[in-house]
Amino acid sequence: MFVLILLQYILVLLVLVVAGFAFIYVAYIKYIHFKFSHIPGPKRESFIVGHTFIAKIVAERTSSLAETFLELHYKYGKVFVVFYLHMPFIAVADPAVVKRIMLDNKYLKPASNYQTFQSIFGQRFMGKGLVSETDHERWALHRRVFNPAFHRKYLMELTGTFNESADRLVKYLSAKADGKTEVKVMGAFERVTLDIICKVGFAMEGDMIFSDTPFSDAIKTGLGAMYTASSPWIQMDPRKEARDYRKKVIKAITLLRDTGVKVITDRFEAMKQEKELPKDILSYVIKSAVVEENLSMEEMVDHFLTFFVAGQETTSDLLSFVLICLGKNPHVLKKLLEEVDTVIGDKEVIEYDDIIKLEYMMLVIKETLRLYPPVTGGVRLISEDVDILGYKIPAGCSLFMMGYGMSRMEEYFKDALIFNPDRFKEEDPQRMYATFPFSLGARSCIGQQFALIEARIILCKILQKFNFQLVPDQSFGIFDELTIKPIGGCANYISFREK
Ligand code: HEM
Repeated sequence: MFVLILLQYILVLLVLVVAGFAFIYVAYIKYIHFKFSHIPGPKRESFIVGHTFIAKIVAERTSSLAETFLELHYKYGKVFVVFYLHMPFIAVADPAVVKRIMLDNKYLKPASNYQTFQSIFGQRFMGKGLVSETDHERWALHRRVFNPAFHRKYLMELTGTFNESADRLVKYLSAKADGKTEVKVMGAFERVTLDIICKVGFAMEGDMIFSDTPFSDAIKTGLGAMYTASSPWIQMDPRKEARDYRKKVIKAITLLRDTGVKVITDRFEAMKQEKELPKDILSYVIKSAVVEENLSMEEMVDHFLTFFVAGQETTSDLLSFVLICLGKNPHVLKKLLEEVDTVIGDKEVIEYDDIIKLEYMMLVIKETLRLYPPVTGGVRLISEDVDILGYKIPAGCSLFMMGYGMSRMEEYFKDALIFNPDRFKEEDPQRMYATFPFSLGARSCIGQQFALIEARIILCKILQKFNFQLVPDQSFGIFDELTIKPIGGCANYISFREK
């Protein structure tokens, strides 16, 4: 009898505790909603989930948040708020605000936005690599170590390796160049950009273009999971399918990190034995990173993975969108081909001195990055209450700078939706705060020169050899998977050029 009464008491107590927590949670959400009620924005579809369209876009991958945010801007203005669960995101489309926030180091990257970069399902992924480190001091120390290895001067010496991978891409596409096979070129670009990071970054053996390796499969799984795992539901879903998926991701990340440990340990050994080191980025940094700055193996592996994640799909997305823009604008393609034929001709090894002469190609790349920046904006944590275009933004929330959106606004770019590389002929310092594909300020892309050398060598090689004709009935819309991608995969019919 006594036990029964005790159990009843415990049950009542439990119900009260749960109800108490529920009450506090609901009161907290109400308070958050109230706190941001002065900022315009669409009506929330759900009290708990917030704006459900965000979760839907993440889950379905048939549309893009960047595009949706642009539509919201037209309805709600230059500052608006959306909620993912109880978390508010303030979107801003104003170059002056971008300049003020992105150039000020007191506004850090918000840790909450980089959680799935650091670890996925409890498994360390990119950890505290350059992209995901949110502590400014620690980040600055690591960035100092890597800066010289990504400098143009050093990369210029590695163009031979870029050429070799690009040559194998040409061989890979040649097998499909019958003029009638539909080729999703985005997949081929993903292969070559992975191959290039393997070789230029870490002199890793093995081919990533012709074969799917456990490493390349694991990279794909890891990249996909960074986006998927941001959903709390995917993290907790008890069903077998979800549990199996989590196991698969953890296994893939373990393989990637183990590979990193092996590559770095082998190089360290080679250095100790005073063997000749391969010419790559790892050789350049390993001495200062491990010996002078005392970076641990764990931190080095964080950086190893970071370069794959940050450098692979961004560059393959850029190349896919270049081909799409060229396919849709034959007059631009014609002018670019004339330049490639004149400057490069049949040259087989393309040097840095060659690519800097390709002025029109650089304009084409800049204009593509304006319309299709693979990373669609920058996000910063607001450390104190600030006034943004007349709205008081409370400390502690994330401000999202709409790079994709502003790049497409008539207010900042005349005939904004027209692909016109010539608009970049004239320098305009103000424009850089409305279109900033490599981000801005201290946390801007360390791999910008790497990507631009890589993209130009690949473009030269494929334009020397092939005609590309876009498959007409594919979707040219975009979807998000951390970076934006063409839904149709940049499908082309490829044939050999007759000169
Ligand atoms: C077209 C190609 C590329 C684009 C558009 C691009 C864009 C960006 C952007 C927007 C950021 C800032 C990310 C953030 O705010 O979290 C970034 C950072 C970074 N990118 Fe790139 N990227 C490209 C290629 C590369 C390549 C090829 C590499 C390396 C091989 C690379 C390595 C990095 C790293 C390490 C960071 C973090 C920098 C730091 O905070 O110190 N990126 N990139």
